[in-house]
Amino acid sequence: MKVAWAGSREAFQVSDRMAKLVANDPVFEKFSKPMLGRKELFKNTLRKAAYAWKLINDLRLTEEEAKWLRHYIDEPNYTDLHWEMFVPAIEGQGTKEQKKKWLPLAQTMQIIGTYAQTELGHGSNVQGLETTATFDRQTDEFVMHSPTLTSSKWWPGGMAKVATHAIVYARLIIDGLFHGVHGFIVQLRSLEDHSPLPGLTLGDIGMKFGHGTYNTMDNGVLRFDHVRIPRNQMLMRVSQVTKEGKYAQSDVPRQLLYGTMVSVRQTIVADASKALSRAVCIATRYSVVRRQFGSRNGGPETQVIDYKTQQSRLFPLLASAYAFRFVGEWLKSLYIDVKQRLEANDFSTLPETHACTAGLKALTTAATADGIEECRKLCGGHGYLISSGLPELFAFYVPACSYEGENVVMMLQVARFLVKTVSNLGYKQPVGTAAYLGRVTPLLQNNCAVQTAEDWLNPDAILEAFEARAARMVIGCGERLAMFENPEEGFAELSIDLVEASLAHCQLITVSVFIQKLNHEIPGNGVKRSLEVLCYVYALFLLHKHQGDFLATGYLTPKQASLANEQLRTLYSKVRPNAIAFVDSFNHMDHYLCSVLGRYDGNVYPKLYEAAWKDPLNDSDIVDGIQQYVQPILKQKLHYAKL
Ligand SMILES: CCCCCCCCCCCCCCC/C=C/C(=O)SCCNC(=O)CCNC(=O)[C@H](O)C(C)(C)COP(=O)(O)OP(=O)(O)OC[C@H]1O[C@@H](n2cnc3c(N)ncnc32)[C@H](O)[C@@H]1OP(=O)(O)O
Ligand SMILES: Cc1cc2nc3c(=O)[nH]c(=O)nc-3n(C[C@H](O)[C@H](O)[C@H](O)COP(=O)(O)OP(=O)(O)OC[C@H]3O[C@@H](n4cnc5c(N)ncnc54)[C@H](O)[C@@H]3O)c2cc1C
Repeated sequence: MKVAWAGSREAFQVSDRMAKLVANDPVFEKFSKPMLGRKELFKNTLRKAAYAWKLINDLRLTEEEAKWLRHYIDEPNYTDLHWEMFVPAIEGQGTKEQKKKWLPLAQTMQIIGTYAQTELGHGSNVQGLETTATFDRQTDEFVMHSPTLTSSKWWPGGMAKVATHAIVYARLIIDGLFHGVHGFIVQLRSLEDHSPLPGLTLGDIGMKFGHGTYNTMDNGVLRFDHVRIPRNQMLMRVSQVTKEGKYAQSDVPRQLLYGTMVSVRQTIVADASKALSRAVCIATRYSVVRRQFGSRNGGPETQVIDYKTQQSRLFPLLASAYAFRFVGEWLKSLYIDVKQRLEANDFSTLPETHACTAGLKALTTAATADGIEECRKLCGGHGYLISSGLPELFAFYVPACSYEGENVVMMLQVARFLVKTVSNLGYKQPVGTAAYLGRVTPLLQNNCAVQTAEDWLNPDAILEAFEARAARMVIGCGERLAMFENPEEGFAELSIDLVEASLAHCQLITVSVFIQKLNHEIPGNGVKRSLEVLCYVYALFLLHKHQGDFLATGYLTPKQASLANEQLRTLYSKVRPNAIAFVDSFNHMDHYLCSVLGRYDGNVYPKLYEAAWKDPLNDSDIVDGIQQYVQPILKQKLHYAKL
């Protein structure tokens, strides 16, 4: 199962080796993080990032190993932006010459970069950005400027204190004409003494949600006061500006300017299963240790995992972790394929890839953030302790619903893709993840054939139900949209239904990828049978949760929906015997989990007790403030004694 989770034996070995490397090195200790103030926290992160870079070089780690190393260090920092956004932006949007100049510097970290797109006034609406890059023909330069307060760059990670360079997105202006938003490589700091370059105002935007998690990152604010950069620092793969000031667009579609976001959204989907599996591992192990009620004849009480209600909240999350792991793996292969095509100037699969990355990013991050919080509740009161590992994990994870494309905004992008696909149905056969929309007639006409609860243990029945629900919702939106004279007005008016249809489409992708995975790639029959159970749990849980959609579209009868639910409950008892094995297969080490409740050895209570005594408040019996503020109250003569 560990191999199935990791994707291959080699992938397992690489991640396992890196997990152990981090766990066994005292530099990467992280239990004390919540006690540190902001400055100490930040410095501590800088120290770890520097040490990690040394390890990467000394041990000659591969790119894959370096990624896992950074992952297990488990602290957001400037290197995330450098490797996940700055480097890919140059790779995807730079010309050959630009790549030749900038990539070696970035890949050896002689420069450190960030991705400065979002502004105080605009994040989602990229075309609404206000920073300007005005071409000056006399000097062959662009003048970068922040004309308003709302044009201040706001949020870029690593920018406040570390990054020496940034890809800055700004409106290109030539001779007073606006040519849309483009990316520019801008140096922010001196490579000698690290001070901000003249004309730049740089700072940190302030503390964020949670304590020891995202506050390790220096998210920054940046303002330009007529800062000049050479013309060749505009990323020019998509469009070019000549030294005469001529603006030209190559054959490459403009959307490639958004390519870095496609790349990171793919990574975010791949990472959702890491965060969710981490929470599920903690909650499952603790649910086996924790006992409440049900003692008979003085025997032990019931393990809380044996309560049906606990199972109905926990096991769908366990199944979702596996579903997200497999859909992340699948999306990665789709992305690798599109990347190769883009390099060869084949842009045909970009719209579908954009829709998949945007939609799956929204689906997986929302479910993961909610899932982590549910796991916290599944651990009862102890889940609220920082030492459970869950509050900090939630605080760290939840911004994924907003960054890299706010989730609703992303679902609306999926909706645009689906509406376009449907309106082209007469003359263009949909392919890939939208292929089912090419079979609308049977999907709209045929109804579900299930007659017993066992009938739901059939991948074809499940797949058809999800296809029919998505097709009916998408086609329904398409028909209603056609009634509007102005399509944009119609889109805005129907946006709630469109987001729901997009979710149905994305859930269909996750379910069908899970089924596909079972059909082709599972080593060993025992593993396959166990994963089949999780696959059914995932699909039938979604069916139960969204049964309103399935019923309203008329594909299912209420009886068939309740048979699905009956089957789901039966499946929980099949998950129970393997629950611990399922979470052990994630191969999460205690260091990574950073949770007293999720310890591998189950030794929860002594360790909880021990952890409590490490709190600084327990350094002494009488702490600072008691004599000054509490004793006087205790010793005062009460005026209101009679009351
Ligand atoms: C325990 C472990 C857990 C680990 C979790 C962490 C993971 C670690 C990952 C790496 C670390 C990274 C840290 C995160 C740091 C965060 C960084 C950021 O947030 S950077 C900023 C991100 N900003 C956004 O995402 C902005 C969102 N907005 C947009 O993308 C666009 O403005 C828009 C798509 C919403 C609208 O675009 P616009 O041009 O205004 O309008 P249209 O809708 O008309 O689009 C035109 C046309 O283009 C197509 N399109 C849009 N986007 C893309 C794209 N990316 N690729 C391809 N095509 C695209 C769109 O569909 C339209 O097509 P058309 O055919 O014309 O209909
Ligand atoms: C931790 C973190 C790290 C970040 N790192 C970076 C970084 O490194 N670089 C960078 O450039 N940016 C970064 N960002 C910024 C991030 O990309 C934006 O916050 C994100 O894109 C969302 O945009 P917004 O803040 O403008 O949200 P808004 O768009 O203002 O969203 C507010 C609300 O409006 C709704 N809404 C917006 N538009 C529509 C619409 N068309 N239809 C319906 N509803 C709509 C949204 O659904 C949401 O509910 C980071 C953000 C965070 C939280």
